[in-house]
Amino acid sequence: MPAMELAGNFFLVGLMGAGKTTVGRTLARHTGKTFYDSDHEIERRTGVKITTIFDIEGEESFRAREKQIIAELCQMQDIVLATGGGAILAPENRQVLASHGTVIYLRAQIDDILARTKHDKSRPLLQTANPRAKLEQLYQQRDPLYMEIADVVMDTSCQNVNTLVQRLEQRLLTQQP
Ligand SMILES: Nc1ncnc2c1ncn2[C@@H]1O[C@H](COP(=O)(O)OP(=O)(O)O)[C@@H](O)[C@H]1O
Ligand SMILES: O=C(O)C1=C[C@@H](OP(=O)(O)O)[C@@H](O)[C@H](O)C1
Ligand SMILES: [Mg+2]
Repeated sequence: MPAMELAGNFFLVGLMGAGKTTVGRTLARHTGKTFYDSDHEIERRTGVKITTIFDIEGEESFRAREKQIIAELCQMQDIVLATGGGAILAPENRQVLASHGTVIYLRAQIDDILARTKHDKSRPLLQTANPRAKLEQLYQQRDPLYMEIADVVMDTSCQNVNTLVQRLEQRLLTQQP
């Protein structure tokens, strides 16, 4: 069965740098669904970058914006949504994601994440003296929350995004009702 026949919404969760935005965009293209990214949506609506929101308003205000956007996007049909890594912190977000689509947890190795985000300044939580320690702490805190709502857990150590998405589509086909 071609991937085009995959029904419903797909929501990607996982740590920063796991590949949610990249994999989500490719999955949407393959399945003919509309792609959204909650961070991009926040940036589009506010007209500023995520880093600026963290700098000026702080993380709490960012989380409030994120919650609003996720609640709205989850009402849509046939979308692929890449969430931000911390979206699952709010119980309301976990509930709305779990009940409106198939949740895909992209589970990445810390070493891979560090390599992928090394030169990137767009993630405020990683602008620290010790990003490895920060990622380890986030993993401890968040892995149980990702697992709580995941329908599919996907290892992302595969370095070829197209191959990764093909494997993911095979997994999703086996989940269809
Ligand atoms: N499977 C992969 N293998 C190698 N690089 C990847 C993979 N997935 C994503 N990347 C790269 O890692 C970086 C972070 O990916 P991104 O999609 O922004 O992650 P997220 O949205 O989860 O934070 C990007 O530069 C992207 O090209
Ligand atoms: O993990 C987090 O708390 C965050 C992840 C980021 O998204 P990505 O996971 O797409 O990098 C972005 O929402 C913000 O910087 C906070
Ligand atoms: Mg992203």
